[in-house]
Amino acid sequence: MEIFGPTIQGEGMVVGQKTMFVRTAGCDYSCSWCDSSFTWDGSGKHLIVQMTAEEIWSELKRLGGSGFSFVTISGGNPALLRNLDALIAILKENNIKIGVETQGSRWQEWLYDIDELTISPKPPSSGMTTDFSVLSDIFEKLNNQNNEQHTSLKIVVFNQVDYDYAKQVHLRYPTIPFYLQTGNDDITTTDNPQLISRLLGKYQELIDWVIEDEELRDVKVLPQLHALVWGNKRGV
Ligand SMILES: C[S@@+](CC[C@H](N)C(=O)[O-])C[C@H]1O[C@@H](n2cnc3c(N)ncnc32)[C@H](O)[C@@H]1O
Ligand SMILES: Nc1nc2[nH]cc(C(=O)O)c2c(=O)[nH]1
Ligand code: SF4
Ligand SMILES: [Mg+2]
Repeated sequence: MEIFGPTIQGEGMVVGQKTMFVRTAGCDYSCSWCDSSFTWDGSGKHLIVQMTAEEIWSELKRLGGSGFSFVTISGGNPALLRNLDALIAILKENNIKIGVETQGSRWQEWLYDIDELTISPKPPSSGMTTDFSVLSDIFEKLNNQNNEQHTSLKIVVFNQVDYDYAKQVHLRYPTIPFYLQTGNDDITTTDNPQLISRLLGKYQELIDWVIEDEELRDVKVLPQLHALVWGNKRGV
């Protein structure tokens, strides 16, 4: 649905990493606050292009030249697409490191081949319900693989109920590197100074909760860095 970059990864375990993005269409969720809802709510239908893996690779090179070594695949939910294996094979052949963003609701065999895999289960404010049997199954598969791959959990927090949910997830999977991310509750504004100051306030609030919480120790707290730099701009 979108191919863009080079930019920086604004979220999670490899925040700051120079990367290209490939964004797939379609999601099995419909989060109330989704900042990429055009991938699944019909509003971005005209942007959907069926592409072969070779065509995606050509477009990445057209945009990024030889100036990138990392590609992040997001969506929508990229884990809906079994055939992404062909793209992943091409990226590997070309020594490109691969990141994936998914919510942990679906398994694909190619998840074994992702260098930096972010699993982002959704808290109550999203309106979605986590199927913990699917999530546990994903972690079990990845754990048995035991290779060079890195997996992390990243949970977006909008309120205290979300925070409690995030803690429960962390306690369930204590060995998975755990990230909390500030929720953006104004995903349409173009008033960047106002949005940025609001998001920084929310980030500060989330940090304060963690500082005061003796039960939550091994955690990293991050904002969406791209939102602080570019606001709600798409394709960055
Ligand atoms: C758009 S999603 C696409 C990948 C996948 N469907 C998922 O949710 O993980 C990419 C990341 O953006 C996060 N996200 C979406 N809307 C957000 C918002 N309003 N504020 C903060 N993070 C948001 C998601 O939680 C997810 O971690
Ligand atoms: N710069 C930048 N970083 C991101 N990290 C996750 C993103 C996403 O939408 O999945 C994203 C995005 O859209 N842009
Ligand atoms: S799972 Fe991801 S892409 Fe799907 S609706 Fe939620 S935030 Fe948006
Ligand atoms: Mg995004």
